[in-house]
Amino acid sequence: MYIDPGADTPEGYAISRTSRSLARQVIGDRTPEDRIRQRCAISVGDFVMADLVRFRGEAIEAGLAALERGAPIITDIHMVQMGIRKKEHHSEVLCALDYGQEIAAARGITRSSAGFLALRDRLEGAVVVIGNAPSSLLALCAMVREGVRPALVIGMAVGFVNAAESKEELRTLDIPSISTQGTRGGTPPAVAAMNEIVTMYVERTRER
Ligand SMILES: C/C1=C2N=C(/C=C3N=C(/C(C)=C4\N[C@@](C)([C@@H]5N=C1[C@](C)(CCC(=O)O)[C@H]5CC(=O)O)[C@@](C)(CC(=O)O)[C@@H]4CCC(=O)O)[C@@](C)(CC(=O)O)[C@@H]\3CCC(=O)O)C(C)(C)[C@@H]/2CCC(=O)O
Repeated sequence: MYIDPGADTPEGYAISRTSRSLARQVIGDRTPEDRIRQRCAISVGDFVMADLVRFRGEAIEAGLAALERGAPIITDIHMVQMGIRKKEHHSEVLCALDYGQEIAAARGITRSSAGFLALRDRLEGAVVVIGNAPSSLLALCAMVREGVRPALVIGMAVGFVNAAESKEELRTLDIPSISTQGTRGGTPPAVAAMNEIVTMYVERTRER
C-alpha cells in the first residue's frame, strides 16, 4: 500500500498518491532507486530531475541501516534541516550552520563548510544531506579522503560555482552516495531523497 507519512489528511493523501502515480508511469517503479527518482522529480515538478540522480554503493540500504541505529542526520543549511521528516525515527537532525562560526570567522571560509569541519567527530556513521552549499560538500569529501566515514552522503549541491565539481568529487569516493549530475540539485530534491528513505524505514517498522 502507498504511504506518505507527510500527507496525513484525506485531501493531502489523495494529491500525493496522484502525483506519485504520474511519476511511476513516466519514471518506472521497478526498484527502490526508482522511488527516490520519483520523489526528487516530484519535488521540483520536472521529470528531467529523475535522469540526473546518481547512486553509488548500496546507498538506500546504508541509509536504512543508519536510521535503524538512530545515527545523526547532518545537513548543510536550515532549509534542508526543516524539510527532513522528524517523526517515526530516532535520528537527531543537525544543521552545520549552527556550528563552527569561529572557524569561519578565523579562516574566512563559508559558514556551511566551517560547520562540517566543526562536526568532524559526529560524521562517523552519520547520514549527511547537502542540498545547497558546494563548498561544504568539497570540505566533506576532503575529510572522507582523510578517513572520515559517513554512512551515506546525499550530495545535491546546486549552482554555477563548484556545484557540479563537488558532486563529481563525491562520486569518486568509495562511500555510499546519492547525488545529482551537473549544476542542478537544491534543497527540494535533497530533502525528497532523504524523506523517501525515511518513508521506506517507516514501512519496515510498521510491518514489524
Ligand atoms: C554561494 C552560496 C549559494 N547559495 C545558493 C542558493 C541559495 N542559497 C539560498 C540561501 C537562503 C542561503 N544560502 C547560504 C547557504 C549561502 N549561500 C551561498 C554561501 C555564501 C556559500 C555556500 C557555498 O558556496 O558553498 C552560503 C553561506 C555560507 O557561508 O555557507 C545561506 C546560509 C546564506 C544566508 O542567507 O545566511 C542561506 C541558507 C539559509 C538556511 O540555513 O536555510 C537561496 C534560498 C537563495 C537566496 O539566497 O535567497 C538558494 C537556495 C538553494 C537551495 O535549493 O538550497 C547558490 C546559488 C547555489 C550559491 C552556491 C553556488 C553558486 O553557484 O554560487
